[in-house]
Amino acid sequence: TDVGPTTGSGTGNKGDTKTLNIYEENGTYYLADMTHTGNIETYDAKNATSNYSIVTDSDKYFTSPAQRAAVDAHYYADQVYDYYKNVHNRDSYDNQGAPIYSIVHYSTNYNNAFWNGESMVYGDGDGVTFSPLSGANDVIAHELTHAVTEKTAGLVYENQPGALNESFSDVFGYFVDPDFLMGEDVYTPNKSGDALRSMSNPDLYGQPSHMNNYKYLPNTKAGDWGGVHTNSGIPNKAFYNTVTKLGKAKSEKIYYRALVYYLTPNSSFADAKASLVRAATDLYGTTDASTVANAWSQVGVN
Ligand SMILES: O=C(O)[C@H](CCc1ccccc1)CC1(C(=O)N[C@@H](Cc2c[nH]c3ccccc23)C(=O)O)CCCC1
Ligand SMILES: [Zn+2]
Repeated sequence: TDVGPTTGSGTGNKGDTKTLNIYEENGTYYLADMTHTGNIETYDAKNATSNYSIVTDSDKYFTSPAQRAAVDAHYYADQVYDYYKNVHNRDSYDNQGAPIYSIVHYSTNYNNAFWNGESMVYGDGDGVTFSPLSGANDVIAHELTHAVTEKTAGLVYENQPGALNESFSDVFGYFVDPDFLMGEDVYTPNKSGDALRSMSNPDLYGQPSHMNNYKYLPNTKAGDWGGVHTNSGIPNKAFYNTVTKLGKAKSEKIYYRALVYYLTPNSSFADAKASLVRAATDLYGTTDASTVANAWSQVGVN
């Protein structure tokens, strides 16, 4: 038996088969993609909330039920790494090839996922509100984009900058999974057609889509830090207005440029409009820039 990267496969949360970049060493196979910088390694919390162990198998087929969440987390982390590298020439979230860690089976029946500053962490859901959250590539893109935002604009996770932080994660979730729903693949597994959020119609899931309905919530944990997951509906709708006019290829360049070069930790919605208009002008000129400006005026950001 040799040592090094190899190709394996596994069964995902939906029972599908996915090809995986894995690593073998003396008859043990690891969910570790060491084929490029930004090594991708996937761990199992075994329903605890600390002490994770890397997912291994005695052969290159990760097909046990307990491995399904890890298979999707590993596969989609690779997909999102490839997106940032191939489309934006960004080598991992720090653009310096930082390793990408994922942890599955976090806690028990945990209906959420999060970026903890160095890893993406996924709950299994309770089977009613969510199925295992690694089962949706827009969720993986959302979480990894929090890491990109942290390393670039650094948008503070509260009030308007926090809602922008949230929106940029949903926006790059769209670029990886181009539909205007967020989390639809893992949300309410027993009900079809719904989602956690809608970017085309934020109001459908209780989010405002205009400044007139901006929700002033307390900047506390209970207030979701000023409603960052609520008020993101407004910039999300502005994104919908933009991408339906300019298309995906131009929009992803404009949004990436604004995030990396123009947005700053305390950027407001008005600052985001200005940043995106400036990025659009840099890249495509004043006509497209005015399309971006109008997209934000339509949601009440003047
Ligand atoms: O990354 C984020 O913004 C969310 C991270 C939430 C979190 C933050 C800190 C510690 C623990 C959890 C996770 C996601 C999210 O939007 N969560 C929302 C909605 C939500 C999911 N599960 C929930 C359970 C209860 C209430 C709300 C929720 C939230 O936490 O508000 C993003 C994509 C899917 C889940
Ligand atoms: Zn988020």
